[in-house]
Amino acid sequence: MSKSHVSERTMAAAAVSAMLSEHLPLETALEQQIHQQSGTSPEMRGRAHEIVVGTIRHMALLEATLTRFMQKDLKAKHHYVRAVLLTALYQAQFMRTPIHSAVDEAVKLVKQQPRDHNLSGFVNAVLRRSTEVELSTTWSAVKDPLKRLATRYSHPLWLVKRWEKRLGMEATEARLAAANAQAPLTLRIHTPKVTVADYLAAAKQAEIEVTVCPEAEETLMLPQGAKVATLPGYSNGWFAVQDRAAQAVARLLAPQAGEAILDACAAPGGKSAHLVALGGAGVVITALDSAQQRLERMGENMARLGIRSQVKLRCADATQPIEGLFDRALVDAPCTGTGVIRRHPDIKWRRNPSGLAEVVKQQQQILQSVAAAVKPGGLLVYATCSLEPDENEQQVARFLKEHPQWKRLPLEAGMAGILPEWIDSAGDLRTEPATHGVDGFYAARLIKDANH
Ligand SMILES: C[S@@+](CC[C@H](N)C(=O)[O-])C[C@H]1O[C@@H](n2cnc3c(N)ncnc32)[C@H](O)[C@@H]1O
Repeated sequence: MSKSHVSERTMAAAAVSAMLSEHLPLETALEQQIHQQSGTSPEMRGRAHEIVVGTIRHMALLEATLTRFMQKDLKAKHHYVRAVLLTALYQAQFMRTPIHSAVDEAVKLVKQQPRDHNLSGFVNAVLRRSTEVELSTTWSAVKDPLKRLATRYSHPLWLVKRWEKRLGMEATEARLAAANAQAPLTLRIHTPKVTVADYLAAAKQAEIEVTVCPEAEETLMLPQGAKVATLPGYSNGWFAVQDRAAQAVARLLAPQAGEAILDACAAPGGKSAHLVALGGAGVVITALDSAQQRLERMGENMARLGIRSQVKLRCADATQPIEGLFDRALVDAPCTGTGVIRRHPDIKWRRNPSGLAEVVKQQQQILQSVAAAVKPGGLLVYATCSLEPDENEQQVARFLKEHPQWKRLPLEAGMAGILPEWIDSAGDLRTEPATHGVDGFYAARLIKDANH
């Protein structure tokens, strides 16, 4: 076995272990490992990323399969052993890693840990048996239909129950399957920097297959995927990576040069950058975010796209009164993120019903204070990447009821950059990964009475 092979498995197991014990987000846990390991190559980091994402995506199914072959429970303090078992089983079951290689490597990793080395025989026995079974035998043995879905598609039961109550079994299963699928790589060509025609020519020359999306010529999909930093024009700021539904949101605000524009929850800046591209050279965005570190990353992103001077970064809490008055405001609210689980599978394990209630309250406060900072006759777009009605239409309905000076401005079929099937019966944007193949987003356009 090559040295690099050992390291990517070590990195993956250590990252999953940190997620289990410290409840770290997936990307943070991986970044920590990358910093701790010296001499890792981009390829090795890419493979470690693949193992961690896949393990977290299928975690409940892997866990249930391992449990079938455990004579005794693994104590919580053995989170590293648990992580080694999960990542090894993922590799054997989903990545076609030869069983003997996955098992031997796992045993070796556990033996190297002074605290866990006496569990190496246990790891060997459990993995030998669990790598040999069909995973379908794990979920098909679960009698309760909702628990069976939760096991098969590795989602928390509370979320499966919640979705089933609203959608029924069939649509819930489709949603769960879509949440486990690989999300496509989509770009927004940053047209202030390069024309779409020139970008397509550069991609052709680099022999990269691209598809122009039907809603907008600047929205390109790369069906084969790619390493983003190696794509043409990355360091020149020719494109931003952004899902099709996320791109639809900024289009709803339609900023105009000379107007005061607010992006109230702006970092890392995907939509602010798009607003600059839509508004043209004269547009200036006030970009607020309460997380300083995320704003710093946003500053780097804006610099890469060459629009640093058009985006004024401000670290502020948007639940509090906002300085200034704006013609148009975007609230891309903090949310549960249930519409983007296919991109961030750790989301499903990091949320719970009380967290949902908290985020709904926070969204309500942000919406109110941003609304107060919009001029009479001004426009507000409220958006989330959540599929939960509490965060979406119910949030907007409550706001409209309590603020009679605001009205919904329904989207119209035929709007530039928006597919008609993305517009729901109330005139809001609503996308669903299972039916539209894009991330799950919600957005409502709200307009303030000119006399208030
Ligand atoms: C969905 S993300 C925004 C994504 C961003 N609009 C983009 O397109 O790249 C939500 C953001 O809200 C920020 N946030 C959370 N609570 C906030 C608050 N009270 N005030 C301002 N920003 C907040 C988070 O730090 C996070 O960056």
